[in-house]
Amino acid sequence: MTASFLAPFLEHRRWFGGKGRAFTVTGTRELLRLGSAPEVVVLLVEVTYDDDGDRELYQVPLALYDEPQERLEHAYVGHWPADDEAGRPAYDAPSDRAATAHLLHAFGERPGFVRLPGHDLDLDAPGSLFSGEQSNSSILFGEDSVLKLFRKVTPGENPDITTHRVLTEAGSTHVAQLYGWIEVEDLQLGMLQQFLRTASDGWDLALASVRDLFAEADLHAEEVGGDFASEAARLGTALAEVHAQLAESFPTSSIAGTDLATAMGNRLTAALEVVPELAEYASSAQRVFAAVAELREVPVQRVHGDLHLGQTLRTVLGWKLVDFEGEPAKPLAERVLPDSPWRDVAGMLRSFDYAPHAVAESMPEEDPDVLHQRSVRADEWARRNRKAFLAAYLGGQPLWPAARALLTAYVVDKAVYECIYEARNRPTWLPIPLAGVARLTAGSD
Ligand SMILES: Nc1ncnc2c1ncn2[C@@H]1O[C@H](COP(=O)(O)OP(=O)(O)O)[C@@H](O)[C@H]1O
Ligand SMILES: O=P(O)(O)O[C@H]1O[C@H](CO)[C@@H](O[C@H]2O[C@H](CO)[C@@H](O)[C@H](O)[C@H]2O)[C@H](O)[C@H]1O
Repeated sequence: MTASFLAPFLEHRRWFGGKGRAFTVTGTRELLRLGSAPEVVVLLVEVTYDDDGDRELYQVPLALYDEPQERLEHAYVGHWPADDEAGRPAYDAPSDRAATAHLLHAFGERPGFVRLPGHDLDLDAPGSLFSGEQSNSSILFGEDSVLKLFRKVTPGENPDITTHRVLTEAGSTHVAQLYGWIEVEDLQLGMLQQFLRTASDGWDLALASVRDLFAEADLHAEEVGGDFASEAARLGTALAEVHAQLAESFPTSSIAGTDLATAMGNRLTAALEVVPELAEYASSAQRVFAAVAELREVPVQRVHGDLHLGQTLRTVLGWKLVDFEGEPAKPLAERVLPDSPWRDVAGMLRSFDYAPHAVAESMPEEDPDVLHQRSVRADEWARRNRKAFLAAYLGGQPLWPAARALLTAYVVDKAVYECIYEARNRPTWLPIPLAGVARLTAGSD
């Protein structure tokens, strides 16, 4: 059964991965029905792209009412079932508190709503949808728990759930504790975890620190009150601890340096199609990757996969890492593969480069002296925080040559990925990673 309202609904969602591509809704299937007034129906929607025939599955939970609901007008999706005269008004379930209550209650009773021991879940906490740009839909229940409903779903293991589970069971203090998950057939649809009540977003904290520095034209990064270096260092320590735990709990192996270098080279070639401006730096980037090809074996393990400041939360009890789903654009089969921990380190180093340049981008300025001063301070902030983060990650050890070659290559690889990401999502920010690629390939970073 397909429904004509689903395609327009999907294409306007932040979490829909096919924005800008022509697609057809080629199937819908009901996965779950829960509760009454409203009845929650969880649909699995299959999308097929017109250009290459690729298919994706999306989770669309609907709240069905007998009568139209004025209070939910903003969340109206269509009538369901669509080809039935008895179709009922259907609303986006995560946006409806009455519908999210059914989802939470299901954790008390329903097979497929799995709970881990150790937390006395508040089943009556009121739900509210997290605002903001997200790849999935997260519902906060009181001050107790957060339910993340995965929007794009793939059969098999969801690494966000498995990684959180392993770290929770190992007693890690660097993640929100996993309380449970939802699975239907071979699909993992949602993850229930601890709400980090005192959390501040790492990206927002970094931007505040940069603004502080820019406001003090004559002071250096270490002289302003909002200096971030000690937080950057704490983040480095937290990541090292998470990596150590993941290496202990998941299988480790190694890959040949030549294979890794080839993969990075191929990603660069593909990126040139999307961002032709990269061509100027391509041969220098290939030289950076060639150094990795010299390494016989590169140790790999479970990692975060898409780490940046926006995936870190500072709580009163220290830093937490969130969202272990890996790069959203990659197929799931690739995202669960072991990778080098240097990928995560590189993601953070790039983020320390982004923060000052994103602030500068948001402060239009024509005076060349002010611009110059800002650019010097931006580089200084980025260098200082990268250094503090890396030193803490290494726990005082110097960076050995193989690690340096790998880290440099991963940083370039990440900046190339970011060029594609910005070209597709935020073209005015493309200069940020592009300038990063220029500096990195010139060896001046
Ligand atoms: N356990 C939590 N407690 C409080 N806030 C959280 C928690 N997990 C995530 N967040 C906030 O929600 C945002 C989105 O979470 P994330 O896991 O990155 O979702 P998505 O996969 O939709 O991008 C994060 O940037 C963070 O600010
Ligand atoms: O958080 P997501 O998993 O959706 O990751 C994607 O979006 C990120 C932006 O929201 C993007 O990150 C890039 O921009 C950040 C600032 O907004 C910056 O801190 C990161 O260093 C930079 O990579 C991420 O790459 C993308 O996968």
